[in-house]
Amino acid sequence: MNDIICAISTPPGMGAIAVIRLSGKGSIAVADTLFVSPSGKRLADAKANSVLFGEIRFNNEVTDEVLVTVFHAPRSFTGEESVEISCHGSVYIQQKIIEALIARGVRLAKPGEFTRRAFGNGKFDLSQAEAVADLIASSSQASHRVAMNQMRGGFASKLAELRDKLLQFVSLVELELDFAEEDVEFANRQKLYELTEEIEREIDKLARSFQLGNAIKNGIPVAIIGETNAGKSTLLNLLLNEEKAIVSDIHGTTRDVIEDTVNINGVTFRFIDTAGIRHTTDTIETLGIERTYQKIAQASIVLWMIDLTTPTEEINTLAQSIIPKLVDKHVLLLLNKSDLLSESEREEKQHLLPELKAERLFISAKKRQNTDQLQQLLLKAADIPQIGEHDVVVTNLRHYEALMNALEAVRRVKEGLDTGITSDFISQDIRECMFYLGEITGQISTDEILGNIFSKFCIGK
Ligand SMILES: Nc1nc2c(c(=O)[nH]1)N(C=O)[C@@H](CNc1ccc(C(=O)N[C@@H](CCC(=O)O)C(=O)O)cc1)CN2
Ligand SMILES: Nc1nc2c(ncn2[C@@H]2O[C@H](COP(=O)(O)OP(=O)(O)OP(=O)(O)O)[C@@H](O)[C@H]2O)c(=O)[nH]1
Ligand SMILES: [K+]
Ligand SMILES: [Mg+2]
Repeated sequence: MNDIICAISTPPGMGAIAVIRLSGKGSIAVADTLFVSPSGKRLADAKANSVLFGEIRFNNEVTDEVLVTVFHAPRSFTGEESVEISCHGSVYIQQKIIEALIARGVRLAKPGEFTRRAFGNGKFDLSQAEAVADLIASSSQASHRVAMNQMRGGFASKLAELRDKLLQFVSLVELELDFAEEDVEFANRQKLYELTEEIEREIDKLARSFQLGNAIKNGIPVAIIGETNAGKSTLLNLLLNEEKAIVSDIHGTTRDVIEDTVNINGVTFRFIDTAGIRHTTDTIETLGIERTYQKIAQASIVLWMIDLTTPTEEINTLAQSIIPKLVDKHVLLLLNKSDLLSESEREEKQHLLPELKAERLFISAKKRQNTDQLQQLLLKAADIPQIGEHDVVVTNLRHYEALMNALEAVRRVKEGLDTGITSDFISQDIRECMFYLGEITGQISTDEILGNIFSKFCIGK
């Protein structure tokens, strides 16, 4: 049986009110030993989900005046008997109450332990528990909406639906196995094939949504690249509104990747400043430039910066090593330091790199010129679709990996039906597909996986 755990669920040392949570059988009796109500009410007699006003007394001292909420199993967040004490936000008061609870044999909760218990008691599935953490971390409307939908079971019910279909499917196939001698076919192969295709389409759609989900959760990756001294770090600082990267007139100042996110009109971008590309014999700088190429590969948008004072031939030479890396990327060519050019010089540079299909914008990162236009172009390039309340968008790498495994398994089922392999192999592949979907919901889980997931939660959650 679970012991009683406690934690301060509100941020340390902040706010007027703090909430201390207790969960586990016996929580109410423990809290009652500290609680004195002016009208003599006891927590033990309180109705389920009710709030009582009173004092906390410990070591012959009135520690605080509080509100106490009483939950009876299974009608609580964790599904266990629980108590919440809302006290004043003083660090001293919170410490004293925790101390009093520990003196009565309650122990401190580990990170995410309340949520883990709720999961263990079937309050929600694993994908919903993970959504709680995403919800807490959400910083834009899109990430909030995706997490909220997942927490309320959008993804969970989609997966349950798929699992039901697979279960139906596998039962038919396994029924054939029982009658193997008679060589019967309960499952119409054509129908099975259509069902497999439908399941494959649905899993594939979920897996594909991960690119969007990842962009929503972690920001759309935007790599800022170009020759040394093009002004990449100056631009990064401008976009982030913070002196995050070192700027200097020394070529090769940035050697490692520097990145951070910023919200522009409700869309989260992850800007990635990189080491300037040039020929160098410096080992560390060379490693940095290798990373630049990796970041280009991971980005969906590339801001290619050019220093307009660099001779055109030099730009053309550099372009030969950059252009091949930009396939499938949304590229914006930023013609920087335009403050140093006259109108006619700009006219001349307008058509740099004619072979590159990219939007171009004259800017001055240093003088902050044309940055509004740059933001507009970024928003256009981001092209985040409107997410409806019921759209399922996968945001979690663990879920994505499980979906990819499920996809592989369902494709083997399809192949098997195509080539007419025996039912036992087909059933094995269907079961495998179900296994991977079950990993997402937590029907299939190990202590290690659960520990890993819940340890990333805050204490008190
Ligand atoms: N003070 C406080 N605020 C909080 C939480 C909490 O645990 N405590 N939450 C924690 O995340 C969130 C609210 N989520 C909750 C979800 C379910 C139950 C609960 O007691 N459910 C019962 C009873 C429902 C009912 O009355 O019908 C149940 O599901 O059986 C409580 C909080 C956000 N705010
Ligand atoms: N006149 C002018 N100078 C600029 C502009 N943008 C950047 N600079 C200057 O150019 C120099 C290089 O800027 P950085 O931002 O360090 O360039 P970088 O591309 O990050 O350089 P590396 O990290 O070395 O690759 C600095 O002296 C900046 O002040 C601009 O728009 N106009
Ligand atoms: K520099
Ligand atoms: Mg730099």
